[in-house]
Amino acid sequence: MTEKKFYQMTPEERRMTLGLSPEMEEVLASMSLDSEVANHLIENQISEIELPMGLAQNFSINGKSYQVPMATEEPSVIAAASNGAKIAGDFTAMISERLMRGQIVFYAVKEAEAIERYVEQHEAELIAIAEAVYPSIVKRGGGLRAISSRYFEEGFLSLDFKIDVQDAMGANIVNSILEGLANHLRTLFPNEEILFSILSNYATESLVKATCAIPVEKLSKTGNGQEVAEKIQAASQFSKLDPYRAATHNKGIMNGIEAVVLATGNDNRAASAAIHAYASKNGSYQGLTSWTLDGDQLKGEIKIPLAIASVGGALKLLPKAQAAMTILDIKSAKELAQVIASVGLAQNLAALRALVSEGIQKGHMSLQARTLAMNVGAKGDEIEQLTDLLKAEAVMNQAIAESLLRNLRNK
Ligand SMILES: CC(C)(COP(=O)([O-])OP(=O)([O-])OC[C@H]1O[C@@H](n2cnc3c(N)ncnc32)[C@H](O)[C@@H]1OP(=O)([O-])[O-])[C@@H](O)C(=O)NCCC(=O)NCCSC(=O)C[C@@](C)(O)CC(=O)[O-]
Ligand SMILES: NC(=O)C1=CN([C@@H]2O[C@H](COP(=O)(O)OP(=O)(O)OC[C@H]3O[C@@H](n4cnc5c(N)ncnc54)[C@H](OP(=O)(O)O)[C@@H]3O)[C@@H](O)[C@H]2O)C=CC1
Repeated sequence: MTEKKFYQMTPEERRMTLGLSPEMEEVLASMSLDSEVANHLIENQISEIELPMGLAQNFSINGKSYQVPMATEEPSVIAAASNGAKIAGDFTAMISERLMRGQIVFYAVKEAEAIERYVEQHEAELIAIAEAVYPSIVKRGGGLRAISSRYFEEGFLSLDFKIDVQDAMGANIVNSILEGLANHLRTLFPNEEILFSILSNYATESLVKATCAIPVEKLSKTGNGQEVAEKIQAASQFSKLDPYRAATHNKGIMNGIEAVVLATGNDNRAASAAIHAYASKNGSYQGLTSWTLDGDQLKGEIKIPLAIASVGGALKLLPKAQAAMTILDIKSAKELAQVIASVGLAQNLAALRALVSEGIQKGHMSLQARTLAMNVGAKGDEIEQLTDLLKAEAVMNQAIAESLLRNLRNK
């Protein structure tokens, strides 16, 4: 009998090949996700990875209140989002269009103009082919909306198809439609080579904007709100000038965005790729938010591509993602995108406010102290006791935490 390949084994058989201790095998075997689902959702599955999910508070967006599920391993992120939302007040969020773009790319193209002319003159025929390939999205009110082309002098021609995918993220819908269209184009242009047909994650037809306007006095507990506002404005300006700062500025924004994307079972690689590409739209990598002082108000804005889904993909298979959507009380992909953009703006506000006033370590490290306490082995009541002791120290590190824990246990 031939030996089973790794991917032909059961998860248990796979774990047994790893030479792990029985305790470690047990750690991997312990699963919350249904084992059938987990084994079929990905390949070579051996376990699952857990992330805590918390709820950011104080969010009001377009007049509606939300508790926002966030999955993250980083302390202070959810507190900061809640803090930013509390300071910001009501966010205004809007989406003007929501289409996914797919590309059919020809290479070493010989008759670019003929292909472009054909596409221009036969749009209705191509739309009918797209409808026949994926009729259900048409029934749901979606489908192929527009076609354009971009020629690259290096010999590439990209035909760009803009498709309304309704509440789905749309990758599979778009890719199926593209492959149907590509087959048709191959028969019409047998001397041309199609390099690939695939959606673009640079979702510039799915932009979402969130804004807020904050009375400056809300930015400080010590009466220097005007100064804090001026510094937040300067920090936003600097994030457009220096990519070293822009990456950190945007990491702070992604603290919030990725946490909601993960909690709701969405494709976080797709969201991140789009957002970071958009951060480079002006030719250099820049901060994604803008803060401007306007009289006695600090005005904030974020505009990002978010091809986010409220249906499809793995959403239905992940019970916790379903629970997150229920808590959010959201039915449409557009509403979810508006919430996610607002979280990004709130997260950035909290981080910048802390950075330009008391510094990030005060708030962040006081919450990080709990992680450090657990890392050095504190258990039960010791966790809170050691956290309090660590917060009172001028410097917090592993050696200090270990020594404080020893003292606590020897009392
Ligand atoms: C940490 C805080 C919120 C403390 O802030 P504070 O001023 O000490 O807190 P507060 O007691 O005045 O509380 C204000 C609100 O924050 C929330 N809050 C406050 N504490 C908690 C808690 N324990 N659990 C849950 N929520 C909490 C809560 O909503 C509370 O309102 P309340 O409900 O009391 O009316 C503040 O210092 C802050 O916002 N800091 C920013 C921290 C941050 O951005 N962390 C992300 C990690 S750092 C990073 O990765 C990115 C970065 C910073 O590099 C990005 C960049 O450089 O731009
Ligand atoms: N580059 C990338 O980002 C790529 C990503 N992917 C992956 O593709 C998946 C997303 O593709 P996607 O096409 O969204 O997912 P699906 O293939 O799951 O398609 C969406 C499904 O949702 C159903 N649906 C129910 N209600 C609605 C509604 N209101 N609007 C739209 N659809 C509805 C559709 O039903 P019906 O069939 O009846 O229309 C369809 O079955 C993700 O898992 C992603 O990770 C895959 C390839 C590349």
